[in-house]
Amino acid sequence: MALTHPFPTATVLGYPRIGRRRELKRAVESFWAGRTTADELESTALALRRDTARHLVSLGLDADGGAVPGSFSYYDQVLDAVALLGAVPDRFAGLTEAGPGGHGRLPLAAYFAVARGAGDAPPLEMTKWFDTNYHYLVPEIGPGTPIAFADDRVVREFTELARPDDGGAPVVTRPVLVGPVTFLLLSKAADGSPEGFRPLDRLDDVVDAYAGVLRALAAAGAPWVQLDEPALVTDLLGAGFDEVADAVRRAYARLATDLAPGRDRPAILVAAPYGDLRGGSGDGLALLAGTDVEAVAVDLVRGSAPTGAVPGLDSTTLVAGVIDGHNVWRADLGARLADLEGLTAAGAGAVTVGTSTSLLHVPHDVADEPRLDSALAGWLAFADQKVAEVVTLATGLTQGREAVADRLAESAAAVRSRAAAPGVVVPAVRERTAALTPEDAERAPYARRAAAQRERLDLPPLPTTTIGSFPQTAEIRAARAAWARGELSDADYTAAMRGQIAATVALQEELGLDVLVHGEPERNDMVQYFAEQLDGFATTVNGWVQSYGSRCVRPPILWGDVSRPAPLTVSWTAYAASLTSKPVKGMLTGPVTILAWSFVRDDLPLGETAEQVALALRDEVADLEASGIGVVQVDEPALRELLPLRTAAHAEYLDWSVRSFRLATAGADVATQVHTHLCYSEFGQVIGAIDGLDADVTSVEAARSRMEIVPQLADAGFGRGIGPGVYDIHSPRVPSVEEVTELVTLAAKAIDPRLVWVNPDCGLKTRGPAETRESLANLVTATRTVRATL
Ligand code: MET
Ligand SMILES: [Zn+2]
Repeated sequence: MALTHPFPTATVLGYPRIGRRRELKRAVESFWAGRTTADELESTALALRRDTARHLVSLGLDADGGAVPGSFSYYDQVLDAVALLGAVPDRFAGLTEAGPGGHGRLPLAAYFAVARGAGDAPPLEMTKWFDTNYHYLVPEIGPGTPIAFADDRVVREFTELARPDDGGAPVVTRPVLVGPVTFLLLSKAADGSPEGFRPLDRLDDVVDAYAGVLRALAAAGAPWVQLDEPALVTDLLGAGFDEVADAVRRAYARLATDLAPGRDRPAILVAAPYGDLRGGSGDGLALLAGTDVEAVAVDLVRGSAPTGAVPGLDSTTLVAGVIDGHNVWRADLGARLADLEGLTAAGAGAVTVGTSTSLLHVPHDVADEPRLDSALAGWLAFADQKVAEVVTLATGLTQGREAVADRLAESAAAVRSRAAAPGVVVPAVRERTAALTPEDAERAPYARRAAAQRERLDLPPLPTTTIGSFPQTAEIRAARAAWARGELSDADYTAAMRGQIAATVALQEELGLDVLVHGEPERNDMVQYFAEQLDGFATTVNGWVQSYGSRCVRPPILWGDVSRPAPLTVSWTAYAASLTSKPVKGMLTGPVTILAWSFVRDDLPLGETAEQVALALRDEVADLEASGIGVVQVDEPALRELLPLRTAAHAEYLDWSVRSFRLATAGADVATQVHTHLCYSEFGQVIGAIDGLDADVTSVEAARSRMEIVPQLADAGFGRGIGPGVYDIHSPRVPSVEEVTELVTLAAKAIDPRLVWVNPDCGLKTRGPAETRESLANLVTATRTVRATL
């Protein structure tokens, strides 16, 4: 197929859209608060898109030909596809207005209403995007959901940059859309859909609408469009390879074959980020090569490079994702260039350079980190550095190594300096993990532990507790901010936090809870708090990445061997315990969750890093015990999140993740009660692992699914303490006594009531003090009612 526009030699699959100083977050939130109008928000966003596109050109991407991705979103790219298609659930239908062709288009306020809820209409559900900590909104598709080319925002955004009216330089971008197959595989069947209906049944309608979008983009002059199809790299979306392959063939026959490139549509890049296109039960690369799309982007960080000729690839450009879009390390450019050179074996029509994923998952710029250790800074590449790396590799590939010799040398020097730097490999840490034996991960049998704990703790049936955090009030946040600015002394800060702890302990005693907590007032974040105190981690100042909507996080950077220079939590917990005769539960974040919410090192297997973190926590557990604490909770909310996208990799992951939890906790005395807590998910795939953690008590999110997890655990033979959440902490609504009574009764019927604990779904840090008090009071009253019937 003759191409008018060859694919650019260097590109990235997407770029952060929140702005270097979170300008978009601020603009969106001030629109939500009614302080600015939709027009003002639109003009801030336009300015941001222009700055971003021109900035990418200044970093070396071509200004024309579609090298710069058009990957902006006000909230979420999956929601954008919902808006593009007008595929709005009935409960929001009243908010749409007529768009092109008279289809229902969402004005900005309505777009945000779908994301955040409006009045009685709950928002779309939110869930994690592949194996990242980014959350997307789950489309609801039924047989009657409207699907058409309803909103031409993507076309307008292209035109605004290609033909700018601000007198600035034009940039011909490459619009980025979620691909039709992935869109439907990420959707759930709308409520009321007939038995057996699956969103993928609507593929032809979605593809028709996309055909309309592609025509409009071609008419506007877009040389390339990018359709993201990461559904091709996962086994976790409930469709087998053959079904996905069939959908891909149908979709791209219609989009790529039936529409004439250059006339009816732009040239098409299909991107398959986040994993191995060739790691499932079929070869996704051969599948895509067999379609008429002009280019395919593969993730060569997570995925494997083809070792021989791929049929059909000779007429396709292979966009080799050799720069990691999902982590922050500077690449070894010489090695990556060798990888690119090795790709000739695949027999692609052309090979160009890209990132493995969108750069959405990394911060903007290492140069923006004034407080980072300068050696560490030299080993890192955030989004801007990664763009430069891609450009360097493309130059090396097209002009030869000599053309970039100095940059290859610099990169090699950075890699060498990192490997040899103090703290990266700490012999004492390595010796300790090397000496571990299987017994280090084993506790005494549960029956013995349970007896010893019964005697020590003397708890009533259906013991009540909370998950750890109490409301993070404005007062607490203000104290921490003042302390960080140096305006509050260490002593005054400690006194302020102790005051909070005392109030929280008093509240729990007054309410009559059985196992108390200190309330976690001193924690900014359940991972960052630990990362700030452990050796081997660094934290950033401006390293924000989007978590969902306007919510951003600053993941710590785990760069070296991990150890614990001093106790992390003991003084706070011991202080709480000194105020009450009831048991106080110590609170730790587990190794898997600490890794999941940090940037992890790429020079050590994750399982080994997890062991190091686990041993640091094990020492903390010992120190808590030594200070008299008899209950310790190790939270693992991210256990499910790190589950590999390919089922073939599950066993190995579950093995090291479960082992790291056990290493953290197995040093505990038989009479010390070990709790764990999990939330955020369908636990189906990790039920066995939950059992494998061997915790004495496991609390899980369950209120919204009405205790669904309890029979699942019972069926799996789970025989230790279980606290299914009876109160949904994601909403300010106070659960009634009747409601909680019903849920507790349900749990006590599904499983031996002697195993049942009563607790909320998760921590209370985002809740207000008044609703927290009322909800917990109802929880205790309901528990007493059920206890009386036992
Ligand atoms: C996301 S799980 C949170 C657990 C933590 N202990 C808390 O209560 O906040
Ligand atoms: Zn939780």
